[in-house]
Amino acid sequence: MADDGMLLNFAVGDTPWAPKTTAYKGGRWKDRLTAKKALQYGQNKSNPDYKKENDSRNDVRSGSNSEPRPFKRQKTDGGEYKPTHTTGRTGPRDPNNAPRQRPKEVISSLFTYNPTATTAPVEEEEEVEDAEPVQPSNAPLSSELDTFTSLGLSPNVARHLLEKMGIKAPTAIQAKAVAQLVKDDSDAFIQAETGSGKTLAYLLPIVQRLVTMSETARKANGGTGGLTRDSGLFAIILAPTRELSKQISTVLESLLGAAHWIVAGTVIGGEKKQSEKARLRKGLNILVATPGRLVDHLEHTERLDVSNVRWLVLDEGDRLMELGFENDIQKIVSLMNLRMRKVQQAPIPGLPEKRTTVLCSATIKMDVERLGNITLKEAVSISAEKPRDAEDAEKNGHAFSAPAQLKQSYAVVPAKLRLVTLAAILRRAFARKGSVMKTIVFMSCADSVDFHFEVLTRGGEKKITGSEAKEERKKNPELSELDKMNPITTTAKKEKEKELSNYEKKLAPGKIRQGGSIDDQCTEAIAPIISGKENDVSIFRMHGSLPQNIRTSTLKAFTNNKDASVMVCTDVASRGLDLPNVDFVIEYDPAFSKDDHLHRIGRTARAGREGRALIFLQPGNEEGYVDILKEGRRDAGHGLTRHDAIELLKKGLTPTSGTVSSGREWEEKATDWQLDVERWALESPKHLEQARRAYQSHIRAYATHVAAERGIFNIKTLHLGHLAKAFALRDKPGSIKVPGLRPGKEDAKKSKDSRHKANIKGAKSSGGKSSAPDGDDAPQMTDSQEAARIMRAKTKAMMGGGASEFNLG
Ligand SMILES: Nc1ncnc2c1ncn2[C@@H]1O[C@H](COP(=O)(O)OP(=O)(O)OP(=O)(O)O)[C@@H](O)[C@H]1O
Repeated sequence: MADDGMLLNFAVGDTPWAPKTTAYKGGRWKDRLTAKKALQYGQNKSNPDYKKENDSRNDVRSGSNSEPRPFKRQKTDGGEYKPTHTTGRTGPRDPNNAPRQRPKEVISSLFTYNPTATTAPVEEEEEVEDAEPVQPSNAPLSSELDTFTSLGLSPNVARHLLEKMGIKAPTAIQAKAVAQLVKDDSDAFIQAETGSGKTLAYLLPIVQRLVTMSETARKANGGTGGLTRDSGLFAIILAPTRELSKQISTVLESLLGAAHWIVAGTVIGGEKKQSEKARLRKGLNILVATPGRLVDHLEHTERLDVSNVRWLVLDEGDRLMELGFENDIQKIVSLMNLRMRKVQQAPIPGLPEKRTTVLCSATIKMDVERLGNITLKEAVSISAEKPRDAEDAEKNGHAFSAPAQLKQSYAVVPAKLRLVTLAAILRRAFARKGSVMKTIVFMSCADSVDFHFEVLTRGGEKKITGSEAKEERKKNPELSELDKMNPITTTAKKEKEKELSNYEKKLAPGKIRQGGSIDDQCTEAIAPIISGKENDVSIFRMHGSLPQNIRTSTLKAFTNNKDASVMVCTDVASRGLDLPNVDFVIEYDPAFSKDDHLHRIGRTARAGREGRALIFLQPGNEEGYVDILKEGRRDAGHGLTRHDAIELLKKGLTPTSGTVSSGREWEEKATDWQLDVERWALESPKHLEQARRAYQSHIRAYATHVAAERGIFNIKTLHLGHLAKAFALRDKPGSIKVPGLRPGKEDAKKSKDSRHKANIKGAKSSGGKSSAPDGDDAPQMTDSQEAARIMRAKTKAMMGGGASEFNLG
């Protein structure tokens, strides 16, 4: 068309990208001013200094020395201000060209409009710090009378414990459990605080009973032919996570040094089923398993004979009875009952007639006679703790305690300050080399773990994990060629080896990744923000959505790491894990139930050692959690320390030495770091999506606190805008919506099996009981869509169908 042609032929001057100098006329003065500023922005954009200035002008800071704002802001709910016309990052947009559909940004100050705390600082804080050190409550007994042999263990086993495992005396729970279970076949509840040695409390009597059985069999056979791996499977130990199963298996293996003929093995999800089948075919006497995988083998591995099983241990029994596992446990018990009845063969000498079921946990309720389909007949309660007084127990239900020597504190931190406060706490914790070795930070969901891992390791070197090195090695054709070269001593092979040795070195676990960018598999990296000049701090990430081989190698790398390190993780690491040298636990997101909280903080202060734990609470309702924290303490909360965000920021971000301090640097640093993270998130679509996904999943997870604690963690009282800032987001909460599955979950979705579907059905019908959205072998972790559906349903029910308001879709 003629008109089009004319338009196309308009002269644009010598510099085609120069802004027009048109004077704006007509319209409202505000519009003209806006257009003029937009024009200036366009001209200044090419000036490198402009970005900095512009950012600092737009970044709202606290204090009276804030720069004047460049354009009118519109007041929104809660007293926050938001720009009326921003695009892209922080500058005003050209009203002529800007795309209208882009979401508006909210750039708020960290230090304004934060809600005030309702709890007052604890006055006795100083006194508490100076108080006498508390006697550890989970340490080995010190009386000379408390020996393993006096409890009924054979001298051989007791010697092995001392000489090979460095265990001299039993802990209180071991003393009680061993004495009971070596002589009696009653079912039992073993309840004792975290880190008190419950694993050996049930393993020692089982091993001792098998040793005795073998001696009996040998005597019956005239001095020959004790038990062998072919004699049968006598004990099964179930644990909720693969990591815990592996850990139990490691302790068992080391104990079996005292009785080499007893053979133990594991069947846990995430490993090759064929090699597990082969192991079962060879014959095992003790099996450590996760419930789902055991059901699988019971249904499909003929060689797995459970007719002789006489000890069934449910480690973390209360967790195993929760959402997702109950169906599997029911199946296991029914199949064992059925096969035990069918067996006709002559019993092995010394084999007990009935099966003993043992439930073990720091938080098991010992008055429950029936758990799911498991009936505990005349179960004996074995506890190391003195019963709390009756009135207290009635009022608070079952009150379990944290180890007495654990130093506990809580930090009242407004939503907006959460991220900077976490960074400040970690910075301070690792400021002095050697003061803190290992820290665990618990978060509510895998997305949040991934996001915080990336934020804290921004600009840091990424490391190679063990399994990655293996995988990488497999992919390199030259290395696999090398493996095939035969015989080993050929000169060609030697030359090839030399040539490739540099490549191999680069691949060693813990080495710095080449290329620098984080990919989905990276689980270890240096955290510049919390590292000192001479103190590199590594961060690890861990959650149930990572492939099993990565999980295993990450845990191994964290365990073996001799330097300062932090593991950011979900509850997948909260139960039972015994990680050495963990001296600090941070609950960045409070646990889903008070029992889970005790398990989390129990990753430190184990076996009589010291430890610290800190929980983040938001001002307002969440401060009600302090009463729950007090419940978990023997001193009625006197030793509980309170911190607030400003104090923690000052401590973490004030320069320690060498510089003259104005006393306000911490505020500047906090603001600068926060804004820097926000820009970093905006600059990359990947990071932005990660932040949004983390925010969204965090809110979903928040809605799943147990019913009894929902008054404290009430999703309706969450300030979603403030919370978004803690995820480095400038989006309005209503516009944050990330569709689809998290990256890497598509494959997991395809491979889901019907057993998990059945579990979910069971979970739905079990109703009411909340669960962490990241367990192991549990449906939530293997099928995130289904999990999201369950959570959505729960959230909807809770909020009267208002889920869309919170973008839970
Ligand atoms: N008698 C003992 N003397 C010294 N150390 C011990 C003794 N028994 C166990 N330990 C050590 O105590 C630590 C905690 O043991 P374990 O993991 O069995 O505790 P737990 O009670 O099962 O904890 P959780 O409830 O967290 O699972 C381990 O490192 C273990 O080696």
